Amino acid sequence: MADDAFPLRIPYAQALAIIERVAGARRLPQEHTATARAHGRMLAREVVAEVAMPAFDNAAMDGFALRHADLAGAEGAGLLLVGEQFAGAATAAGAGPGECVRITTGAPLPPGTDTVVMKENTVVDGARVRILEPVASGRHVRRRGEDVRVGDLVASPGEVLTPARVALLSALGVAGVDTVRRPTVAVFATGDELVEPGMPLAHGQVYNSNRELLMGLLRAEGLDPVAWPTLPDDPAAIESALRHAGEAFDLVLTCGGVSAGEKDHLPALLQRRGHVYFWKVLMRPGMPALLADGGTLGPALFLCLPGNPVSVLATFLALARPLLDGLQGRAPRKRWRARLAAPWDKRHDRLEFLRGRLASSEDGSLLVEPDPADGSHRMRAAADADALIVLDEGARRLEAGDVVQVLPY
Ligand SMILES: Nc1nc2c(c(=O)[nH]1)N[C@H]1C(S)=C(S)[C@@H](COP(=O)(O)OP(=O)(O)OC[C@H]3O[C@@H](n4cnc5c(N)ncnc54)[C@H](O)[C@@H]3O)O[C@H]1N2
Ligand code: MOO
Repeated sequence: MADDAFPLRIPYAQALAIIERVAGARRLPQEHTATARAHGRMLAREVVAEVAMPAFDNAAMDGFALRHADLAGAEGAGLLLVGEQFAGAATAAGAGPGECVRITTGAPLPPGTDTVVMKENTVVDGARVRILEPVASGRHVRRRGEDVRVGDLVASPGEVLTPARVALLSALGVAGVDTVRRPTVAVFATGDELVEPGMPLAHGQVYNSNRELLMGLLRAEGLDPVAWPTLPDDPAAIESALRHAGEAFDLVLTCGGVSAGEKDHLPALLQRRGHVYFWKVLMRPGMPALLADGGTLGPALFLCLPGNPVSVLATFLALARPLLDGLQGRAPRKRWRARLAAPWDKRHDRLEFLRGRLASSEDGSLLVEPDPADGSHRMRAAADADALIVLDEGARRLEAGDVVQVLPY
């Protein structure tokens, strides 16, 4: 094997292993981020609760705080109202035997009380409160630490900071977290045939759709990608633009010009100036994908996706997303499975990423309906679908009801 030889036409699992290794070696640095600005980011360091939640026993309802033991026999005369306790106020005096305190939701439970009765189930008669319905001891009281105890692990490295996680951290008073720096990504579309929407279309030209596809997919990952003007099929122009982006970004994502045609300049350029990790993955669609180190084009990683629009979607989800996850040290994603809603005949031995529509069956299981429009130019089928159906290399005839892996998008 020559020194410049690289894996060519490799199984998808091998491509994924290379992606994990390359991304792992380029793990992005940590940075301290205000919790309020950490939405969607990857956590770099665990967060341990320094306070309990709730921080104090408090009322879950508006009503009266009382001692449950007093209720037996208090039906007639009721309890003596001795004070009030509102949320946000310091704890008022407590209640002694036969006494109760007016309370609002979230207010600290007054000393001596152990139960809250809803306002609707009481009658106030002067200074006395009668309880209309029996109530269990401890009812409508939210206990200190019942949700989070001091020292609990409340967020782990590799976890995405979802709105609910950010809210939990905020509830615990965590004002800043260590996150992984977000990868910067430059997006390129290449091809002499490409025209921007809003411009007239001559015969032989096509509107550029891949750029918006990639920009949208990247934004859905919480990233802030930069799109370059469309590149012509001109080796010098491509080299110059990629050299520029190769210095300035963590990842350069290109689409088109990576296959075997006379105008497909990317493979030769990256072999000459960079270091190719692999070219061509035994998947369908998306086979011509190429991953390379920028070399003299700059320190960026280069992931070159094929031009066919559905191939861009499939290779983004199957290759680019694992690469971005690896760069950020993201914990493994959930794997989703569904039952095929219709049979499918697979006629090749590449791994297939077929388009399908998810639905829920009567019995609550997930179904996926494969779309027969499986050409890699059939963007309408991809837009009408909402998941890629992953069909193993060895699969051939699949029956309705067979369980398959799906990648929702
Ligand atoms: N002899 C061979 N021909 C092809 C092979 C092969 O291995 N040997 N692979 C096929 C496969 S599979 C794919 S996928 C395509 C990928 O080719 P490229 O990556 O070089 O992509 P292009 O040729 O530049 O474009 C393919 C197709 O997609 C359209 N396109 C490109 N960019 C955009 C864009 N930004 N927006 C919308 N549409 C775009 C382009 O017009 C072409 O129709 O190659 C096969 N051929
Ligand atoms: O591998 Mo290509 O993406 O099928 O058209």
